[in-house]
Amino acid sequence: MMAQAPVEEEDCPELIPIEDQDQQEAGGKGEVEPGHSLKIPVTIITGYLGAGKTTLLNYILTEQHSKRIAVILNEFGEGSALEKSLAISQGGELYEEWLELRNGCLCCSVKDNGLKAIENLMQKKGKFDYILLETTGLADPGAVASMFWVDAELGSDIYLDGIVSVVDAKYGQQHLTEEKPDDLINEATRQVALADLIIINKTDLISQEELYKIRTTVRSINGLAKILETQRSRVDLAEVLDLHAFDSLSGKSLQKKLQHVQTTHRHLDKSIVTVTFEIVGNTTEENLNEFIQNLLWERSVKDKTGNPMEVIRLKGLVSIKDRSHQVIVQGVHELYDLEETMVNWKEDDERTNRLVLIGRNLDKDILKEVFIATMTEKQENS
Ligand SMILES: Nc1nc2c(ncn2[C@@H]2O[C@H](COP(=O)(O)OP(=O)(O)OP(=O)(O)O)[C@@H](O)[C@H]2O)c(=O)[nH]1
Repeated sequence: MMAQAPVEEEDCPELIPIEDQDQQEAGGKGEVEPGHSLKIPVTIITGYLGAGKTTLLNYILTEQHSKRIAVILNEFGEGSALEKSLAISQGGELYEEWLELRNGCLCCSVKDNGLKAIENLMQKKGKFDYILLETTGLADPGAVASMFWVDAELGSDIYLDGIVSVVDAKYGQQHLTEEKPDDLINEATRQVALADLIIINKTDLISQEELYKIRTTVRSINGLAKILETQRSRVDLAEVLDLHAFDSLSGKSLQKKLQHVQTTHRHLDKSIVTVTFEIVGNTTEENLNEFIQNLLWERSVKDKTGNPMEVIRLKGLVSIKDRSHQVIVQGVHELYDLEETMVNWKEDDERTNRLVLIGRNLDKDILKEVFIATMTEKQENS
């Protein structure tokens, strides 16, 4: 899969080995297998059409910083992304090749979802230590995020660091409350629901009251993500990069974070909400898998009116019987993963399972009941 046109091989610049120290600074995952370099983080930038994704990427590409970032711009959307990236590239020529910019960043514009560009980029390993991938305004970032879990070969070189969603302060309210025919979830809402960081951009165009309103709507959908407010997508890079939203490094901070997440409330009848719950005790891996699979795969967990619960994002810290370390649960749509953290349960710690779910038709009490039922079921029998 990584094999690419051998003709260009000769033109390829010599690979520069990545120093360990660089990696530490870049917040790399730190998993070094013999003969392998460290994994490169990928941040997915999503957001509705015109929200300010390209503005954010261009800001990062032109700003002076010490990071060597590779940016993949998606040219969907009347070519606006392309036009702006061309403004940065010299000469205004179309390019699909990787372009090296003055501040050490690499940039490439693609037509598809960026997977090919990443494969292509990996041939330049050593020239960058971070990847930013912009999805098209109408894309479901969950599908892109899933690629990193499903594609084992890709997963050995890179890891998903986080999903950043840019929301248009002026039109976001409209995008997020728009009801879709056939009971579908609209893209804007899905993008906010999946995000680990939400940037409410274009705050110059709205009043304080409007800002409060959009912030409340965003929070009502996603109770977990951090929210930033910007003009021209100007953010501190440290707030966007190295979120470690999906890996076990987040173990300790996740525990603190999950304690403060609140269940949110609907702003529309069929809207997306965040539900949190905590159940004291131990579960087993088998029982936990059953709970998650019933929820995500079988769709057999239903709300009071008989509608299946629909989970877009799932996060949790759980206690597995006979395991001394805390375990993280991560889910995006129907994909999920259990990963042991570095954090030990202490002797006098109360063993608990804390879960956060973002989705539709979620009922906290029913979820708790089902979790408890699955948790005790097979332990009692064994
Ligand atoms: N007033 C105002 N305009 C902004 C701001 N940020 C971006 N814009 C403008 O909004 C328009 C859309 O910005 P883009 O960055 O292209 O948005 P995008 O999300 O990449 O758009 P698509 O690629 O079409 O999905 C551009 O004309 C920007 O100049 C802001 O903070 N305030």
